[in-house]
Amino acid sequence: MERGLRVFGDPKVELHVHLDGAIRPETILHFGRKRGVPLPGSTVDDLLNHVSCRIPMTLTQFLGKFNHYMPAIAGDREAVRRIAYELVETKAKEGVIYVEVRYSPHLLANCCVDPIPWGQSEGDLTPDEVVNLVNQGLQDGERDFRIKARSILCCMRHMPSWSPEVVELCKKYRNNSVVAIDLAGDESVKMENSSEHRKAYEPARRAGVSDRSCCKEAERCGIHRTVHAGEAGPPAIIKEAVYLLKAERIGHGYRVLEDPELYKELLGAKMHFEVCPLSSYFTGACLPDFGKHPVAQFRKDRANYSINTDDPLIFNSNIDKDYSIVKDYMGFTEEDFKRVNINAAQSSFLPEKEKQELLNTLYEAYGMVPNAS
Ligand SMILES: O=c1[nH]cnc2c1ncn2[C@@H]1O[C@H](CO)[C@@H](O)[C@H]1O
Repeated sequence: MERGLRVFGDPKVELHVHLDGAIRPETILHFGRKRGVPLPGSTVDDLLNHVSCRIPMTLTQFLGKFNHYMPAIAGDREAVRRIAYELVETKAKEGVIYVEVRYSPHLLANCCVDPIPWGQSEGDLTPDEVVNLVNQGLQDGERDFRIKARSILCCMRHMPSWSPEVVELCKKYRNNSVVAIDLAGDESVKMENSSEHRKAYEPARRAGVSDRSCCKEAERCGIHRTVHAGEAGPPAIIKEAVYLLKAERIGHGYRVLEDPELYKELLGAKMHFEVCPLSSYFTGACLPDFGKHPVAQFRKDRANYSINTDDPLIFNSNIDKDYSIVKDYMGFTEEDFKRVNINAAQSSFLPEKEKQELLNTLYEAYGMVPNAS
């Protein structure tokens, strides 16, 4: 069967990919033209020159890349639905059979969101409808490309006032594609000290909610939780994610190695780390020498982790690039990839029965159970 880009490690499970960091450049150009939204380039190469990373930068600089193209997509119903659909197609071609795709509904809306993102003028696409459209795109993709896709809704570190609605949307759509909540954004910026953060926090505080109570509410309602932590931020942010925000998985988490005691605890607890090798190079989260990448240590210690793309548009990448990095620089074998994907399936946010089905599919494909026939 023709599977496009597939090289090795199939079938795969991917747990950490941002919908808005995985848009096809052609799709951005299409909607930019259609909507008359200016873009920094008019061809794929041109656009990628501005949008994709060429050399390592900081997390803050990397996050600035979204400004170049999000105005062409946000606020447009057809665009939102299409990027979700196309992501499922891409993942199917990459040999991924289960993907959890994450995004901030607020960053794709242009109505009932304060402030309206990306300098858009007010329209009528609400965060709630964004979730609906993404769900439709994912479900159409599941049907057409025969893989499973679920979503994770992101709270943003710089916009705590959006978080209560993110929790509500997770509850509302829990039986409809949405499986978890995330906290994304820039953990390297000290939010407490910024007046913008305090201002953003005000409505939530007035309503008696905080990030902490949102996480508690998520936990109380049985909403699964993952948190970006220890990518650019210190181990203390990982501690906070695990003990305060009750994260069940950690996005990135590389800097856990700076706190051996915490690392030991999390190894013991089988905490899942969503590792994104190429991303960590470009965001400056890890040293440019892949031989010294934290995932080499995770592998040695048989930690629980997965290999993911994060933002393949911005890294001009696909999942095979990430698999190649750990294979070529760290000597990952086919056996390692099997373990990585089984760990990913076990730490997925699927309901138990579906998780077991996913695991059985992997065991069978990897020749780990006797063939029934
Ligand atoms: O590697 C990352 N670390 C932290 N935040 C990120 C990363 N990649 C993307 N986003 C942020 O998550 C939002 C929702 O998808 C994106 O808009 C971006 O701001």
